[in-house]
Amino acid sequence: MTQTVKIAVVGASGRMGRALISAVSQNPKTVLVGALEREGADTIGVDAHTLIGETANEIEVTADKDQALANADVIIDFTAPAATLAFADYAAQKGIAHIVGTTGMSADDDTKLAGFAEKTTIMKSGNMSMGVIMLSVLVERAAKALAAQDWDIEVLEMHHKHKVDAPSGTALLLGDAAAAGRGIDLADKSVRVRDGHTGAREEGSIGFATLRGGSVVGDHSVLFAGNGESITLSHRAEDRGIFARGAVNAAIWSVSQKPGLYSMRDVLGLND
Ligand SMILES: NC(=O)c1ccc[n+]([C@@H]2O[C@H](COP(=O)([O-])OP(=O)(O)OC[C@H]3O[C@@H](n4cnc5c(N)ncnc54)[C@H](O)[C@@H]3O)[C@@H](O)[C@H]2O)c1
Ligand SMILES: O=C(O)C1=N[C@H](C(=O)O)CCC1
Repeated sequence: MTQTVKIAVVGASGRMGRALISAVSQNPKTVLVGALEREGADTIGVDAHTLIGETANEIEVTADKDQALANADVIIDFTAPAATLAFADYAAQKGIAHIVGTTGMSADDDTKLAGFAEKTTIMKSGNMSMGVIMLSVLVERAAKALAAQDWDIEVLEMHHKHKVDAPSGTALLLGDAAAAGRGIDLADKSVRVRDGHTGAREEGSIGFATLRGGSVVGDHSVLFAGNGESITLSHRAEDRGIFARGAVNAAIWSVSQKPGLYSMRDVLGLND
């Protein structure tokens, strides 16, 4: 019989932290062994399962990193860029796998993360839902198929009013998929803001548009605009459970992987 995977959730009382505690508790292959929050958070000392309306089970939210993480096989981390780099350092030193959902990380942050991945297994994805990863595969194929016909590609996203980074990690993941289909580097071709007299659209660019408001969990569309016709490929997240379940599946997968930096396509076997 395979062993139960011991999981610590960091950012435990955030929107995703609560969804993760719930997903870990619902998965028969995983158990919650730690719940970490930042110093001063008002949930410190609260039982993690009571945060999601379940019966207390003795895992208290703590700001003590060693207490929360020491017994974990895997850390699941949907927090903020600086915190994620600190957790990656800790995970690399202790040989704990690290599942990173945090978005808004810079290119420099990603380079540091790749360095930590030489010592432990890190899986990072701007979106952990099955639907978005499938959408990214379709976007890559469409971008490749339409490249010769010179269709313009635009990525549109909308999220709740509390979101602090833009474009979303998902929009960038979809932009990367489109760029891969085109055989180009997104960093060289992306247009992330338009304002004022911008001039005509640069041929071959990939544009981004960001909307924020209300409680929207996450809407993404990739538009392929041709001459006299257009195609839109879309995904709508209705519940944060889709991201949390994807992260928990990635955590189960991660314990049998060698050190390295992986993506959700690796978890789903789409790179084999
Ligand atoms: N990859 C995905 O599938 C996916 C899905 C949803 C959200 N996200 C990303 O996850 C991140 C969190 O989103 P959210 O909506 O849950 O935000 P949130 O603000 O509700 O939660 C973040 C939590 O992290 C905690 N935190 C910050 N620094 C910490 C530290 N040093 N130690 C411990 N805890 C710390 C905060 O106190 C907060 O409770 C964002 O970057 C978001 O874009 C990714
Ligand atoms: O709520 C958020 O924040 C989300 N972040 C991810 C992103 O940046 O794409 C995934 C969707 C929800």
